[in-house]
Amino acid sequence: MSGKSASDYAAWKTLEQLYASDKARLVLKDLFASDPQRFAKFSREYTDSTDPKNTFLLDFSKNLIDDKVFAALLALVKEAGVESARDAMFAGEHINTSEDRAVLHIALRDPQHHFSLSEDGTGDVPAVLAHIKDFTDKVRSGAWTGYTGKRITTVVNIGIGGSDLGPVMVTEALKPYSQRNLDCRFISNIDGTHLAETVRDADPETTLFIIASKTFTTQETITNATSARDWFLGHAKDKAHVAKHFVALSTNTKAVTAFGIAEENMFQFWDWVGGRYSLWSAIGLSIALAIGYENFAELLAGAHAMDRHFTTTPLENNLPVILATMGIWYNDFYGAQTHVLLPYDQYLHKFADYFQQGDMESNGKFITKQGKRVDYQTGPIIWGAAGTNGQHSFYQLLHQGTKLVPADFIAPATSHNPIGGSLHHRILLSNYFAQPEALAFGKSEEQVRAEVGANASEALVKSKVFEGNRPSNSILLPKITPRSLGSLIAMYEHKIFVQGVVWGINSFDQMGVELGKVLAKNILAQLGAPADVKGHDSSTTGLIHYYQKIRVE
Ligand SMILES: O=P(O)(O)OC[C@H]1O[C@H](O)[C@H](O)[C@@H](O)[C@@H]1O
Repeated sequence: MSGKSASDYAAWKTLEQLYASDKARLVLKDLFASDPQRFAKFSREYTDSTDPKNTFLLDFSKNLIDDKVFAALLALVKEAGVESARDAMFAGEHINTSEDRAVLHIALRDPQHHFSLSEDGTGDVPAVLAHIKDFTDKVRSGAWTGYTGKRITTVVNIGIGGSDLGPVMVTEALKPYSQRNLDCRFISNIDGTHLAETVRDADPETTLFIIASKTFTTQETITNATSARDWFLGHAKDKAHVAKHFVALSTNTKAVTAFGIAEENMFQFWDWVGGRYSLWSAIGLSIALAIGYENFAELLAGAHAMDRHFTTTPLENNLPVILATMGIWYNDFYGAQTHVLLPYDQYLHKFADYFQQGDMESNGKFITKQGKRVDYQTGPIIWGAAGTNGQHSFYQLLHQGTKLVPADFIAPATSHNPIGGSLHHRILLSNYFAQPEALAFGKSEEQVRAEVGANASEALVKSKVFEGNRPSNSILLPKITPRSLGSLIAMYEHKIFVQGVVWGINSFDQMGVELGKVLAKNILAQLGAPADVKGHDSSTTGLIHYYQKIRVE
């Protein structure tokens, strides 16, 4: 870590100059026309040395770059010390400086268990994995039964943020691998509706609750867990039955046992696992229950293979590094505010939701590790939806809006559901190929005129023009499997890491979520009567008073 700000780097200044001098030249139509080798030059194949089937392609040729820009972006990564920061993370150094913690989610997915920093608990990873396997096998086989001796048919994970989004996204993504007689559900929102609707048709005799909370103090999760226990005891009556229906995933043994969950029904993890990086830990229990331990292990193995790629591949061929640099180019030089994730796979419909937390909670920060306010942009707004749905709603803006929205298109070559002899999938993929092409190359006025004829109004002609030159990455995988998904997620995790290092921020704390929590606690105590509402601005006071007037409880 150099202690410099990103904008102090020589490579940053080079990029500023290149942007100013070459922007007008960086036109995809011309760049492709002048270089028949452009695709070969700006695409990379990822290979997993332990599984040849886990190979996929990143095509970044449809970005507004040339050799000079790409070289300067890689020079920036070098100058920012990304390689030494990466090595520090893998060595277990406390790179989460504000919380004085190591960042070792990578240790959770290393099958050789190279990490044995026993003072941090990394040495205990195999034992927790064995616990997950044992429990998962018992529940899935029916050996673990509820209080009346019936097998478990419904699993309800109660957690929020990192204790929810990863398990939700992965269980959705890997549905083809799930055991169909085990229904996995999720409760996160404090809104009582989420709990009520999730347990409405559940049978307390066959429902298992997983209370997932790193801290075990999160208001939403503890309130939902307590109400779920009340719902359960309303049927089961005897507190002794809780042991068969409630397990916990946490770092906080004291709070878990105080809640009434026995220590043997607690799956441990550690403070060096960040919430938004925790699906690889005990937080992944619902994933293992849904898809089986062997598939969960494959997910971990896929992520580990990407860790190896990240640590051993030269920067110019390193997929997370390449994705990070493309993002920095638009975010910091072109002024793009957002980045859209567009998986052309229905199973990945929660992918963008997951990386909203992964990216925005990691890199949505204006203070550097040295405590200086940045004078450049940090993390982008992440959003997205599964294709082709977005094409019929927000793609209009992507194609003809006034904003630059860099996009990642992600698709599997083979579907798990080859309906109609794969007709659906071929249509889906034709859109996956067509959209980046349309964004990049657009449709010229001449083309429009030729189509609409001489009698068309000028306004109509102009409205049909696509300017093009809108950048995207395309990621093409053979199939969404536990292993390829593990690699894909880890690739994005490391992309976020690289960007955080370049921007000089701490990607592993989340101070920005605290203020709202404190204010809400204070307001909760004032909701009773108008006279209790004190210490707020007139808007907040007025809103609370109006609520007190109209509520019916
Ligand atoms: O797992 P928990 O301790 O319950 O935390 C759940 C979530 O809440 C916090 O407010 C953080 O912003 C998230 O990073 C975290 O994942």
